[in-house]
Amino acid sequence: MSKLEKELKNEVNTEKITNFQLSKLTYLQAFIKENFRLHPPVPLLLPHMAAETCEVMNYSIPKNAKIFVNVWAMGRDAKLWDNPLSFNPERFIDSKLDFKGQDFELLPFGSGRRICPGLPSGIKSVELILASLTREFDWGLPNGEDPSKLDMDDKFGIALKRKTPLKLIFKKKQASDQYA
Ligand code: HEM
Repeated sequence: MSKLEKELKNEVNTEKITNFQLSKLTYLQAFIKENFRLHPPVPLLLPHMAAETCEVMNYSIPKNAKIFVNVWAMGRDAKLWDNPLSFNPERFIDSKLDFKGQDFELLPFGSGRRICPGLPSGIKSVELILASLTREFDWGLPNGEDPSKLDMDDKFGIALKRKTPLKLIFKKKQASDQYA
């Protein structure tokens, strides 16, 4: 059984998942952070503009220059992350690193005055959808495909997509498989 399923079975003992229960799901939260790191939904944020001429890491940024922040590349930077290309939610367990705009290595919602105002509702939706689908269904791939062989490349745009669309087969779980 996956770690996500195990955590849900231990922490959620009611039919509907509550906000309080979601806040206790540390592995689910780490899992979502790891997805945001490797596949940020808005890979270049929205265009920003330098209000003043300034220096950043020895680069001179002229006033009014249009700035794109490549959070996709930052999430894969070996100077910032151990084994950056490996999917490892454990890196966020026992770590204070969050995506609320204060930790510049992880900015899926941006930062500062133009940070995404939908962050609180957006993140709760992602948590609830992932928790509900994991708890209620067994996920499978067509024709017994090996999950480790899936093409995980991204397709770029304002919003990031999978290069190869994901086909999943959901099978409803027995109630006895959902509760500890
Ligand atoms: C997982 C869900 C979401 C992600 C990853 C996300 C990500 C982002 C990012 C990266 C930006 C640009 C920030 C920047 O350039 O610094 C942004 C801006 C924005 N987002 Fe979201 N967003 C999400 C959900 C939502 C939701 C649910 C809403 C509204 C209900 C929303 C409304 C907005 C608006 C209005 C802006 C423009 C803010 C501005 O330019 O001042 N977002 N979002």
